[in-house]
Amino acid sequence: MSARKPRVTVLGGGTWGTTVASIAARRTDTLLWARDPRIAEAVNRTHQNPRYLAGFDLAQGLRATTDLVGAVERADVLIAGVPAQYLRAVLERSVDHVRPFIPIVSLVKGLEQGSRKRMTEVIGEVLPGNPAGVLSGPNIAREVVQGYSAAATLAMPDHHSAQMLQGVVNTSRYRVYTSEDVVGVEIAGALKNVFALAVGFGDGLGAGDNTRAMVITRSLHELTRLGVALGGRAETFAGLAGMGDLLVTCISPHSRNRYVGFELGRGRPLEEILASMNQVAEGVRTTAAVMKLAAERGIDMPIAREVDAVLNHRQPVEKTYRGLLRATPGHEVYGEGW
Ligand SMILES: NC(=O)c1ccc[n+]([C@@H]2O[C@H](COP(=O)([O-])OP(=O)(O)OC[C@H]3O[C@@H](n4cnc5c(N)ncnc54)[C@H](O)[C@@H]3O)[C@@H](O)[C@H]2O)c1
Ligand SMILES: O=P(O)(O)OC[C@H](O)CO
Repeated sequence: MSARKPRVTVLGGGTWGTTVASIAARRTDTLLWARDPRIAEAVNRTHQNPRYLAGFDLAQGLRATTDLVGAVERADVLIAGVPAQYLRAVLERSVDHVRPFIPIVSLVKGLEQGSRKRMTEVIGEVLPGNPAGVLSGPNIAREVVQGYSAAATLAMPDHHSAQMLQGVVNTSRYRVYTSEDVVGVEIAGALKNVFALAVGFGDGLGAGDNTRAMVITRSLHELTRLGVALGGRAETFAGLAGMGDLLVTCISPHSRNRYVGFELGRGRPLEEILASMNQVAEGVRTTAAVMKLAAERGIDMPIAREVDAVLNHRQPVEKTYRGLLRATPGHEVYGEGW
């Protein structure tokens, strides 16, 4: 790569893609690709994204486009902020135009339904010559875009590209740590959404703070066991992308995944909740993939199983905790189950 600062293209003009693009635009030449021309036009003219981040000012230097080919052709670094179920299709449209060897960073916290693949695996299949990594952590977009302090982990297969990319997204208020544990950071980000749904169930049903703490803590146990079985490092799950993100997603009133769980707990049908939202809650479609991965690895995931039962098998939410409470607890650290 030349001595000039890398040109960044962010794919996905939703809440988080826009936020990360705004951060990068303060450091280097950054272009946001949005599907919706109204978003691209608003970013260029008003420096705001009225659909996803209404009222929040973005970096003045950020530019946006709907031209996918032009956006990827110019990029020294691609950052992917398109939800998990759509990323493959967007990359396939870009495949002949992405420059060889440039790094690709996923912001996505979900698994592809059907294939059960992580997003760096999807990137590796579509663009096998490009190193792929992930940026993930406790990052509620509306707080980051307002400049509240936050941190995340940037995992790349090699330390050199992690350090180069750190220079693109790290600021005094958005602290980006580096890691080589791509699998661990990515799995942590996808799984925490499933457990935020479980915490939302309890909150919607009127459970107490002790219950919430119990579910979060046992969720971390479950998340770590599957993550390690899939090749992640145990210490990653105790860090920002693991415990940190699980915590914020399970307690923040701004979390979409917790919101879906909460509304289910209050008795609203899933279809109605999803139809009323204009944003993605990745856990809804990731849960079935998680259950299949767990079954393949022989990992018991009782909390995730209850979420799957409610989302995909029409189990009434109020039965969730009753089902869990029937099980006798085993050893806290080495035990398999709930
Ligand atoms: N919002 C946050 O606070 C936050 C923080 C960290 C990570 N993330 C992750 O970032 C990813 C993107 O989430 P978001 O919050 O920016 O999304 P969002 O819900 O704000 O916006 C939806 C996005 O999906 C795109 N989209 C919808 N249908 C599409 C299709 N058919 N093809 C292509 N694109 C389509 C929209 O254009 C838009 O960019 C998710 O994996 C999410 O978990 C979000
Ligand atoms: O709003 P959610 O539930 O998608 O969570 C947003 C971020 O992933 C929190 O780190």
